[in-house]
Amino acid sequence: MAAITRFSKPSTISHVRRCLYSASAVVAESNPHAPSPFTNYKITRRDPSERNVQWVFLGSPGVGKGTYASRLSTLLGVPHIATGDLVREELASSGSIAKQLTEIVNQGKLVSDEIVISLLSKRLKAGEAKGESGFLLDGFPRTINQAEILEGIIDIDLVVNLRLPESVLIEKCLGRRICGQCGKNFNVASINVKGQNGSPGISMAPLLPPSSCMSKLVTRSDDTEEVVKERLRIYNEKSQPLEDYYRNQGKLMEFDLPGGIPESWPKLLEALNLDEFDERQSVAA
Ligand SMILES: Nc1ncnc2c1ncn2[C@@H]1O[C@H](COP(=O)(O)OP(=O)(O)O)[C@@H](O)[C@H]1O
Repeated sequence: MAAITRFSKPSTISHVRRCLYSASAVVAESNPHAPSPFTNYKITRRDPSERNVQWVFLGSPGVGKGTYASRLSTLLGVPHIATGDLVREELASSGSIAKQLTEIVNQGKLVSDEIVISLLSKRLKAGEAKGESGFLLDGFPRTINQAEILEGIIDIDLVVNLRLPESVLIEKCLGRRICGQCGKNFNVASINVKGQNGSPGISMAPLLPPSSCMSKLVTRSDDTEEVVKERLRIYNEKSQPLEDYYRNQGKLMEFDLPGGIPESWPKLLEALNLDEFDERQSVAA
């Protein structure tokens, strides 16, 4: 059985319903000597009842943070903000830092806090201008330093830590494909890992694209075996300490994925106390 900690703190259905958005971020006066872009990005902390959810997704590369955060973002009506996507958008641009970033990302290393925070603050400001409410953060924070900077400017209600065995993570990363045209993510890996030392086995069917995307599939340049292993090493070194950081704050919800999306999604909703919310949304649709 998957180990699920049922979360009963702020993420209840009533909390989600109560979450009314009020734009909270304002850009402070420009200061050319500011050490970090967030220093200029002042946010008024709002009571959770006056805004939408502000959650963080933690988990190793390939665990499925993007998949589950994206589904929850549709369900809850909050933006899914993935710093990996922001970095890749920057790579695809002709901006001055693109070349420097390509090298770092293709080695599986972390981009500097300054760059990633600048990209995130730009994204948050653009969302604010559009009247966005709350967020699901995926891929940020990735270090204790980033977590401390984030804590200095905004409240995080809940941190969802998704977990899978390392052998599954590597297979999943190597099977990842993106449609070069529509940008959707797929996975061609068929995973069947036997249970060991009392831990359950895991099976995941491939997530295949429709025929219209089939000939346009591309693999991320950082999804080679060597780079994936380096990203996992860096995750264990730099990002795993975040688990204790948020556990000590009573915000961490651990979730061992029991399998692919069909098995994991209902259980994740249950752990988040969102299962009834999902049913009501489906009936209303
Ligand atoms: N918070 C962050 N801090 C530093 N680098 C980041 C951050 N988020 C993303 N990146 C960079 O973007 C790359 C891709 O990120 P992401 O798509 O989240 O990949 P994954 O979770 O599969 O490793 C990372 O390997 C890293 O170079």
